Amino acid sequence: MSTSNKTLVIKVGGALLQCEMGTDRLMGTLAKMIARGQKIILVHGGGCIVDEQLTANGMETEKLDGLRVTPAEQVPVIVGALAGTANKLLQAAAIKAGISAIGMSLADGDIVTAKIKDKKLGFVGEVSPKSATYLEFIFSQAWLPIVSSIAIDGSGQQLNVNADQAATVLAKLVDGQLVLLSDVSGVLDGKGKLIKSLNRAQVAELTHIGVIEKGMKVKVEAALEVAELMGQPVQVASWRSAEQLLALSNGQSVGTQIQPN
Ligand SMILES: Nc1ncnc2c1ncn2[C@@H]1O[C@H](COP(=O)(O)OP(=O)(O)O)[C@@H](O)[C@H]1O
Ligand SMILES: CC(=O)N[C@@H](CCC(=O)OP(=O)(O)O)C(=O)O
Repeated sequence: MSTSNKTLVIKVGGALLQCEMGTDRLMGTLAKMIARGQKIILVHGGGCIVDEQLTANGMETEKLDGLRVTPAEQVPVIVGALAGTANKLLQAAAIKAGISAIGMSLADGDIVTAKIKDKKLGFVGEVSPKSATYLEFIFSQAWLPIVSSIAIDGSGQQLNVNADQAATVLAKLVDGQLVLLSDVSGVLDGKGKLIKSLNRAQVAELTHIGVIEKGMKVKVEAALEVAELMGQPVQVASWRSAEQLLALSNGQSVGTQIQPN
């Protein structure tokens, strides 16, 4: 099992949290990688848990281009679902796998600055990298930071950040290698077949014809941004596949490679 000097920033989508086998398998893989000295930041979503908890509270949800419109009255439910339920579910699985895990959010340790993204989305945040000091301390202890995508702006307002976008910002902060793990094996073509490699022009074409849409559109755009900024491919792969996790832990390419050019 190889160890990269670069910090691996691994983002997992919310569907993982509803699959105990998937969570256990992922944490088992991460435990081995950490034991080898690999620095990892685990960023998580939890869109499906948010959906469940909004419904349980009699609230409707609306998405614009894959982003959840977040009115003031939904903020406590969304913060509870992501920074509470989802974060602690993953932290519990990490501890069960023998990992010393720090459950945290984007609001901890000055890691990012946050602002409202676009008024029409309500309390949705846009974050920028600020300080890696807190994360470096966590790595110095060989701990695993597990980060929910809740941020707080300078006025103390809690903000809901898309978790793929949160992961891109943390990858930029630590100059890390970004891997976006979802419930699909990667970006699929119109016939459901895995596309091994994509650049911006190909993404634009597939988005134009509606093959890449919704959550995958946000994900691929986030991946393109990091790939182009850092001049290295970003992987979009599956947490469901044991083979992909093994390949990932061996430093191999998995899923779809989003290319810098
Ligand atoms: N071309 C595509 N290839 C794969 N998935 C796609 C594609 N277009 C849309 N999707 C949808 O995007 C979903 C992944 O995005 P999202 O639900 O945001 O995942 P996550 O919660 O894991 O971040 C897939 O489950 C699928 O429904
Ligand atoms: C603004 C926005 O859309 N926030 C997302 C945050 C969670 C997320 O991104 O979860 P997945 O990775 O599981 O999709 C949401 O409220 O669903």
